[in-house]
Amino acid sequence: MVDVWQTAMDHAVGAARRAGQVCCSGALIRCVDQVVREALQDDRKVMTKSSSVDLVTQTDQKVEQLIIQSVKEKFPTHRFIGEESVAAGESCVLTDAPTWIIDPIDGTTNFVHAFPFVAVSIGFSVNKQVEFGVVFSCLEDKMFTARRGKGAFCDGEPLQVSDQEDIKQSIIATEFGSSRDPEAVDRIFSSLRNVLCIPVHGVRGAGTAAINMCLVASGCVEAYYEIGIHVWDIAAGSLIVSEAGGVLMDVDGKDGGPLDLMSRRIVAANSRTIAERIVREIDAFGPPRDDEPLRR
Ligand SMILES: Nc1ncnc2c1ncn2[C@@H]1O[C@H](CO)[C@@H](O)[C@H]1OP(=O)(O)O
Ligand SMILES: [Mg+2]
Ligand SMILES: [Mg+2]
Repeated sequence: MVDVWQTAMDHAVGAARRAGQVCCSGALIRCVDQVVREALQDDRKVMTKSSSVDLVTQTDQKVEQLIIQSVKEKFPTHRFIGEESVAAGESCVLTDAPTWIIDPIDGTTNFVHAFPFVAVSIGFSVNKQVEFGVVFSCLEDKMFTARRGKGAFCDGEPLQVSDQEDIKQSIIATEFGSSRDPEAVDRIFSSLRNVLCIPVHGVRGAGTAAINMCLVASGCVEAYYEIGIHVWDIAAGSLIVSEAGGVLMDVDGKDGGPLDLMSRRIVAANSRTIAERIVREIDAFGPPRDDEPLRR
């Protein structure tokens, strides 16, 4: 059967690779520090968004425009939700229309500090369902892809989540978020303390939601959870995790409830057992939704 979205997915892979090359000056594997500094040569102006630690650079904006322009030429009727377009005032509502959900640089703080994990994330949804996801980890030069119903891959090799069912034998990924309000930080620390003291083998964070999810899909960590992420951080990664055999959930009640891309909360895990255990340990606060009109 003809896959109607395959051309769009091929386009996304090309666009993500080109975007990644802009981020990393085309020289991907060399001295990472030097590579990122080269990219920063014409990009020294670091600006802030929702808080003093929520960073954006001209490269974020340039890369998002590059992707959107190239898609518009090929798919003029498609819609977009892009991190930097939303920051500039565009709406952030997921409709049934074919929609490209773009995070031009996931891990801008890493990018600015030359911490070597930076990704371009492109998800594509139709009828509010993610059809394909592409995450290009540009400094590692790894292309993660997933097509709904057809599996998840890294550079063409199939991905499979870890088969570890015991959370006490697991590594869990999470992040500290971009709020430095002491009360908000206390809530994050209290969840982290509960998870760490299960006890688990370790807690890690790559500094990018998209790469954290690819680590779940690759079986390197058993789960990733975070409250406060946005739809562009997780759209592509969520399909990569589920197509690698993982589970996705929100953090409501005992069983988490189904993932809602706009709720700004996610648990992505190798198994339902581990995902539900994390849901039980974390503080289920609800930040303003991505599709809440007055959130900014
Ligand atoms: N100071 C910060 N620390 C970690 N993540 C941050 C952050 N500020 C923004 N984020 C965003 O939150 C996501 C989850 O932690 C990250 O992938 C990152 O996406 P960004 O780089 O695209 O803004
Ligand atoms: Mg992001
Ligand atoms: Mg970003």
